[in-house]
Parts: sequence; C-alpha cells; structure tokens
Amino acid sequence: MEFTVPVCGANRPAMRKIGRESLENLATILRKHGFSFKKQFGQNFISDTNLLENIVALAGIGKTDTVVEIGCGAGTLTRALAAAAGKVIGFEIDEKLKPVLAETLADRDNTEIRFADFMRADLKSFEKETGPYSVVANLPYYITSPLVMRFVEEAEKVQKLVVMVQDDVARRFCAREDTPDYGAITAAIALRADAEIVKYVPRKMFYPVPNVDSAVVKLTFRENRIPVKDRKMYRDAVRCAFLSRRKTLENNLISYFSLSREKAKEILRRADVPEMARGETLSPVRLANLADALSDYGVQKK
Ligand SMILES: C[S@@+](CC[C@H](N)C(=O)[O-])C[C@H]1O[C@@H](n2cnc3c(N)ncnc32)[C@H](O)[C@@H]1O
Repeated sequence: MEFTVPVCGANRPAMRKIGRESLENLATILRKHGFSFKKQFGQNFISDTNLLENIVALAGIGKTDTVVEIGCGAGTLTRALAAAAGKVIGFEIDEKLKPVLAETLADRDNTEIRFADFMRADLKSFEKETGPYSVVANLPYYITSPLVMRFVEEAEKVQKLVVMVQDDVARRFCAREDTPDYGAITAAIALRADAEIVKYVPRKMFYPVPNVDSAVVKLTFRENRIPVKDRKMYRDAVRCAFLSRRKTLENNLISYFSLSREKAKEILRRADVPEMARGETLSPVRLANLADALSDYGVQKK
C-alpha cells in the first residue's frame, strides 16, 4: 500500500522527519516493513513533532516518572515520552508493528514494549511490578471508554491519565451535572480524578485522517477525592441513577435494586435527595451520599 504522512500546518507536500534526533521518515519506515493500517485497531498515527512534544509537556512528565503508553503505533509518541521520562512501558496489540518499533525505538533504552492486548492485561499484577505510574496515550478510539473505566475502577497506583480521545468523549469525561454531556462515565471518573480538557486537536493531525476531531484530556487521580464508604456501591449507585434517564431516581432505585417504593423513599431521604430527582441532576458528591445510604441500609444488587 502506498501512502505518505502529511505534515500538518506545512505547505510542503513532503514528509518530515519525526523527532529531532536520528529517527528517519515515518512513512519510509512503515513502507519498508510492509505495514498497512488496520481500522479495527483504531490506527491513526501522529507524526507531528510539535504536537508530540506538546502532549508530553502537558502531561508534566519528569525523569523519575514511569509512563505507561497504551497503543504505541509506530513509536512516535513513545520516543517523545522516553526522552522525558525515567521509564516507558508500552502496550501494542498489533505484532506487525514489531519491526517498526524495533527501528524507531532502537536508541531508546528506557523503553519496554509488550505486544499484548491491554484490555486483557492483569492490572493488579502489572501494578505490583510498576509502582506509581502515569498513562500517556493516543488511545485507540474503539475502546476509549472501557479502557478509561479500567483505570477508574481497578487501578490503585495510577497518578494521572493524559489521553487523546474523540472530542465529544472528552466533553463527556469533563461534564458538569445537569448538562447534556453528563453521564455515568463522568460520575465514575469524578469519584477519583479531576478531569480537564487540556488541548483540542484537529483531525488533520492524524494519519490516516479520522472522521472526528480529538482532544487531550488530563485526569489527575486524588486519594479520597470524594469520600465514599464503598467504591463498588458508588458504581452501582451511578449505574442505577443513569439506568433510564426518563425515569425518576426513585423508580430507578426500585428497578435496579428490586426495592419496595417505601424503602426507596427512605433511602432517598437518608441521602438528602429529592424523591422526584433524576439521576443526571445529581452531582458526584450527591451520588456518593446515595451510595452511602444504600450501604447503610445493607442494600445489594441482586
Ligand atoms: C490511535 S493509534 C496511536 C498510535 C501512536 N501512539 C501514535 O500516537 O501515533 C492506537 C494504537 O493502539 C493500538 N491498539 C489498539 N487496540 C489495542 C489494545 N487493546 N491494546 C494495545 N494496543 C492497542 C493500535 O494498534 C494502534 O497502534
């Protein structure tokens, strides 16, 4: 397959060097190894050096940091991360990128690439090896939300997640309650992390060019950001609140936890939530109150 990697913002039709040091032209390397892009893996690569360096700067990575990158692609972001970090551990699902990465990362000895599906990796044992770490990645869009949810629900040692995602997804991650973008994923993230959009990135910055624009989101994890007695109960409270957006919270409680109406009313009173409230109007703090009330009443999801 013939392709070129266009340089954004430049009038030259030519491809440009990736990285300031010894890395050759990305397209030449990909072609040399007979690589063809796979849509099913969400392969839209970044080659613009300024953008890559900007992402690393926004992530605030330093020489003592361990960085995890999910989806290394041709290794352009990996290289930029390796220049700033103490260590980079990258995951890449596509083994066809092995020779490409061997070449683009040849001079980066603080980098280790694991050819594996990150969604199947055992996060608990991974965290035993790594200690505290940050994630910086241009995420494959087909698994953005489940991937972020993995960290929110399971990770114990993650400090921040600085990830490129579709711009509408970025807005959902950072939304405020009672706005159209606010949803279960917003509330789930808010329990553990401050979320902000730190950069908008137009689609033309990727190759191949995707159908949507992107944004870089920074999630900064904070211990006990919103105190809650039981994180699993918070997850259930969030799922229940967004079970049916048209129904009141009271009705969602009845269906989700198989409660009597009387019990549902009592729990809402204890959580200081109006009976007629709808899930999407509840702030993450209110949802934590609801989770605590559910815990106090010993309610369990059947
Ligand atoms: C959007 S591209 C980013 C590539 C590169 N980091 C860049 O910025 O140019 C996403 C990368 O994730 C890889 N990928 C997709 N699903 C994956 C998974 N489940 N685990 C690990 N890597 C995955 C794809 O093969 C692809 O290389």
